[in-house]
Amino acid sequence: MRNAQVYRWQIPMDAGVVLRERRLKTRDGLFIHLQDAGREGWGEISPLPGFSAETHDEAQASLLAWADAWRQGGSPQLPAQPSVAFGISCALAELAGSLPAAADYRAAPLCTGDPDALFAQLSGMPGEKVAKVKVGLYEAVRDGMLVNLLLEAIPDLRLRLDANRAWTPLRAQQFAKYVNPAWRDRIAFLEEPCKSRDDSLAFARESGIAIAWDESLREEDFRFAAEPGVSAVVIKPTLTGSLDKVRAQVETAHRLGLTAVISSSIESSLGLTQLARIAAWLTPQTLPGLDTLHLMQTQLLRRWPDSPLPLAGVEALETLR
Ligand SMILES: O=C(O)CCC(=O)C1=CC=C[C@@H](O)[C@@H]1C(=O)O
Ligand SMILES: [Mg+2]
Repeated sequence: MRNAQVYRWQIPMDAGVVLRERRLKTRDGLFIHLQDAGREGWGEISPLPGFSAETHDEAQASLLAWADAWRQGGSPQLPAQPSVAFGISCALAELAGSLPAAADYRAAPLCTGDPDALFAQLSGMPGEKVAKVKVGLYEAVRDGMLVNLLLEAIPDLRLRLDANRAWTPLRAQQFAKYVNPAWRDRIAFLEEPCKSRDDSLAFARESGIAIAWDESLREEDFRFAAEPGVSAVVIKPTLTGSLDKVRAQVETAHRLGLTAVISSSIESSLGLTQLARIAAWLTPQTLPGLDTLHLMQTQLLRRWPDSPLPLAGVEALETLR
């Protein structure tokens, strides 16, 4: 007997989480729980406002329709919306036992600008020291100085930076000017420096700082390609689609010699632990970008090892059907 249960949930966020210039007070999402022949699988569907094209309500409508069809014994096609396709495909993979259980719970810590705090976080980290810093929110000069300070203070640190397309070519140049040339190769990559891909490519060529694509992956005319100055692609499965599509993108990136970084779309601990499993499975050589749980006030259903946040169970979810 098949059963498919859909749940809705809402998690309060830390006070200061700002996404695309709007404050994210709560994270809203859905879970699907599939049961069949004594096996089960969970999946998370949580479109990210400002990043996902589909809304929560649109995702919910197609998830419920898919669940109805599946419950009746069919193999309905995955819905087209990326968040829905991803969540359902994770639940199906758990059910089929095809999503390996081993996980990579290391995550490149997100640094807020305090080198002492980062130093403390990194000193407990086994293996390579990699951290991620958001740039582009303040003056480019301030960003440049912070990056210099971190690289100077922690000699074996490598940084991932993310400008979310905030810079004009001039601002990007100002930033680069402040980063000590001897340390530029310790910037593993800078995600999306400028508004256009051409400006970002020109920045990489001129500054010698490697860049990575993130937002670009969602553009209609984007193609995976090996280009001078591009070292990585950031793959956010909730914004990408089914597990098959995520796997195909990782394989394409690897074939082109690019690093593929599995990254969070601010999922709950359930989705985040699945991303840690996907990263261990598909990108075992690369530290995933999953340090976002601390932005939330609680975990749901599955615990992220060592997180001090309280864990809420099924009773905290709203049952839809
Ligand atoms: O990639 C990571 O290391 C963590 C996730 C992360 O940085 C992001 C998640 C979701 C939205 C963005 O603000 C941001 C990003 O742009 O990559
Ligand atoms: Mg990014």
